[in-house]
Amino acid sequence: MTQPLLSVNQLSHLYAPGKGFQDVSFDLWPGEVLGIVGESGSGKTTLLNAISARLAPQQGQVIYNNRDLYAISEAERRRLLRTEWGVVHQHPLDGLRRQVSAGGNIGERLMATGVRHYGDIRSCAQQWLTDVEIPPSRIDDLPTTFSGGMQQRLQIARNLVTRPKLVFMDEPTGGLDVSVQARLLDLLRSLVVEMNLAVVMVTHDLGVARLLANRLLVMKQGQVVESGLTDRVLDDPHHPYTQLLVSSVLQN
Ligand SMILES: Nc1ncnc2c1ncn2[C@@H]1O[C@H](COP(=O)(O)OP(=O)(O)OP(=O)(O)O)[C@@H](O)[C@H]1O
Repeated sequence: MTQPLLSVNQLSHLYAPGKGFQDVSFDLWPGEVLGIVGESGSGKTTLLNAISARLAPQQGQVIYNNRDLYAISEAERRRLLRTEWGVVHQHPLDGLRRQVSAGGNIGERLMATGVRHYGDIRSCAQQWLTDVEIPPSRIDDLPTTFSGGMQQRLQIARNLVTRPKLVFMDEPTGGLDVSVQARLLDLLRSLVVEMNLAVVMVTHDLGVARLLANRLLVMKQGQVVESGLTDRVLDDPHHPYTQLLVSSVLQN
């Protein structure tokens, strides 16, 4: 492919001066994982929402596969979110349907792509449960009966079953215990590589960024202060704010 999957051009959305994000531009290529890092309140989530069609930005453009995201219809944006894209929320129940079984949560996304055969949907859901290390015997159970780590793995299966090209993740390991986090990170890393997924991931955890992201954007008070390959940014940070972020992790 000779053009980026996603191009973000001079995008801005400010709730108030310094609150939100301003003048952000970057390209994302197929199979690439971009990490957005920065302290709490730096505008990471607002930016993620604007590039994933969930918040119309005040200025700038988001081009996905040659289409201007905010020039296409609302119906078309919703279709993208149900099929070619995935969104993994920090709190898994925000991305799952509580009243629907685990299998139904996975099958529902598959149906959005036109699959209708019940047997196929069920066996695909079973396979995905196995892939994300949930016993397939739990297929008819509600997600509310699962542990936090299982819920997060179910949310990932629900998103990936349609084989999306692009997945947005907001602190995907944020609410989990450290040991559960490590396993989930391993799983995410192997799925990203296996499926050649492009990912935009918000995290304040530089360890998570180091493990998953190829490239980083560092945000401070709504602005990108530094960007580059993950190892370069973390091993040789140029901006004083990035230096501070990196050194505060080392001290912990
Ligand atoms: N709907 C809103 N209305 C007004 N201000 C908002 C709104 N959403 C977020 N903000 C403010 O915008 C700023 C950026 O918030 P945002 O959630 O994007 O930051 P963040 O970097 O993701 O932080 P965190 O890591 O804590 O989630 C914050 O000061 C926040 O209080």
